[in-house]
Amino acid sequence: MSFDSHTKPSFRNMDILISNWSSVRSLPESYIFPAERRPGTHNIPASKDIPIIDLARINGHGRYQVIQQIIEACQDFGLFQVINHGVSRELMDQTMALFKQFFASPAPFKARFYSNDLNASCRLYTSTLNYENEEVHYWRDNLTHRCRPLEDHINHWPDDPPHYRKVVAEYSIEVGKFLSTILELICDGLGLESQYFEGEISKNQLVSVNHHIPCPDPSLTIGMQAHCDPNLISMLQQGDVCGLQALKDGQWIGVEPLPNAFVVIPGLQLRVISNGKLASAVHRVVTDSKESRTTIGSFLVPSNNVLIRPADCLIGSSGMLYRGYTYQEFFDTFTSNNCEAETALECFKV
Ligand SMILES: O=C(O)CCC(=O)C(=O)O
Ligand SMILES: [Fe+2]
Repeated sequence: MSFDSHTKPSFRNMDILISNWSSVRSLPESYIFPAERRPGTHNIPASKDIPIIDLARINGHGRYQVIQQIIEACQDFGLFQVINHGVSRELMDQTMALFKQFFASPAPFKARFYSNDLNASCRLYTSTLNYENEEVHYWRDNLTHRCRPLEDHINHWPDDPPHYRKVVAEYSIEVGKFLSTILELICDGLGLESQYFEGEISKNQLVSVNHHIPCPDPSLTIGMQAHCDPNLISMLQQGDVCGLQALKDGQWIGVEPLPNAFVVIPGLQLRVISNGKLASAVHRVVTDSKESRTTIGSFLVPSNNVLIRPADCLIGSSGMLYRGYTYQEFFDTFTSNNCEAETALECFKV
């Protein structure tokens, strides 16, 4: 895969974005996966087992219990939901409405943001960054904003409606604080020195919006392939349409879209730092035949030169499960392995 050529399709080519399609009666051939890569049973009911953790309890006697719940959820599921996370419902709804409006806006406006440059402050693309070379396309558009430092990026984000930048900036700050709180609790729970996750290791933040239009046949295609997130930690505002599934004991389980909750998914870097103690759920997105689905992911990502390795206090008698590497080294391995994070991580196993 190559990210060297930063193609800028002309307005004419903007019909590669599924959000620019007005009506789709049958699934185009280029979205039909071979049988072995189809989702199988795609409409799986939401699992009631995925832990829902109430963050309102962290300022007092409940803190220890919350930490235990988070660590157990990371071990058992590699993902969990959080309620009372501190981000207001109003800000969540306002941000979601702006992103839906963005994907519904005219193709020439969206074309301004089309890019497959990983360093772009704002990039809009469809399927994967490898659209031109992939055999089958995924049923999704994505708009990713770089968020830190805000002043370097914000002026490149969409500016229509005029309050877009202000609202998305506030959202990114609030969810950034939320992710830092979760990292602090994980830090305590693992017994790492305080501030372990501060600074370069969580320096970059992305707000990544996925949009899927209704799909004529969800059994033949997929919104996002099964993957682990390559970063330090991820969270998701799911909206109100089902689609996210996580792999648990070899079975896909549905992650319920709860209106007030955030889904938290430890990234693979947390698996490495915890020396395999914390899991990072394999997850995928199936499509819906009736409704559009828009979700807001937020990721904390290490800076390129930071050294990632199992924390000394977690190495124990079985030794280091992974060798140390710079995040840049991991990310290069990730992109050259077709963006399969778990395959990339194999290269760093001891
Ligand atoms: O949109 C979703 O439900 C999941 C998104 C996701 O897994 C990702 O962006 O890495
Ligand atoms: Fe993901």
